[in-house]
Amino acid sequence: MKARAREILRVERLSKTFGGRVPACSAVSFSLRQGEVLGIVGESGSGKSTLLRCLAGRIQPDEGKVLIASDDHIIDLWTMDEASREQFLPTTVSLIHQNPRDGLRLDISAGGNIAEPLMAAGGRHYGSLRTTALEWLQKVDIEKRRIDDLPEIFSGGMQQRLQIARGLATHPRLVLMDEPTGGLDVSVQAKLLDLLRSLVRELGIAVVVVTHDIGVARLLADRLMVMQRGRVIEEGLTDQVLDDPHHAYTQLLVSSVLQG
Ligand SMILES: Nc1ncnc2c1ncn2[C@@H]1O[C@H](COP(=O)(O)OP(=O)(O)OP(=O)(O)O)[C@@H](O)[C@H]1O
Repeated sequence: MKARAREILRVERLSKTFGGRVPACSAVSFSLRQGEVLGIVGESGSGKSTLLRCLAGRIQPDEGKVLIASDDHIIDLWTMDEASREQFLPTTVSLIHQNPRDGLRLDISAGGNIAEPLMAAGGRHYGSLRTTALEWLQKVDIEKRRIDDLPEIFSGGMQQRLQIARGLATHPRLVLMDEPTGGLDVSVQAKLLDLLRSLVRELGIAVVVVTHDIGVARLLADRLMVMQRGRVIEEGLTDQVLDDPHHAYTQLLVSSVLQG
């Protein structure tokens, strides 16, 4: 019998309220195993980005736990001291932004963008950093001769592929994607989705992907979590949730795509 993959992330009753108003996230719990992709869908303002930022170490939740697997033990992200968290996160968790300009250094070359996180993780040898950068450019379908170009002159799709290379080159255990194909042309989106699917399969990483787009969720996610007003209202295997939605909001979400 095949052993179950290792649990990489466990979120327990995570809550966050900004400025004492309605909670952005309320008692959200879920877990994620190696090689698994969890899609999070929900209307604008339902708390998807807030949740992702709490997992990425960018926003401190008011309550709840974010437990992430380290080499041989489990890290409780928000009880560790800040210096340890700053050291732990770059090699373990990667956040891919909707706007590649938020995830890239526009003032250094494409190769430098890939080499920088590798150096932060301890890489020193110039030749091997450049070789790894070239390998990653090839993986994300950017011509190798562009290695010394600034990302500023790349197209939006190329910038997004470079951000993905920068985010994955250190082999993080957990990759968090916030609308990774948003803002791109439909044909560019389709190619990017193919690339993401093959990288996720090849690297066996655990992924949380936030999206407005049910099509993206269907293509990428093994499991789906639907959020409304900061709460998880439905979750399950992606096909099950989309083919037989139980909650009225999920039914609306699915039927609006069918009508669109
Ligand atoms: N830094 C902040 N300060 C105050 N309120 C915030 C902040 N960030 C998010 N919020 C509020 O938290 C709630 C959830 O926002 P969030 O951005 O997480 O939703 P979302 O589902 O990602 O929305 P979208 O799909 O539009 O990005 C919203 O009411 C939002 O106004």
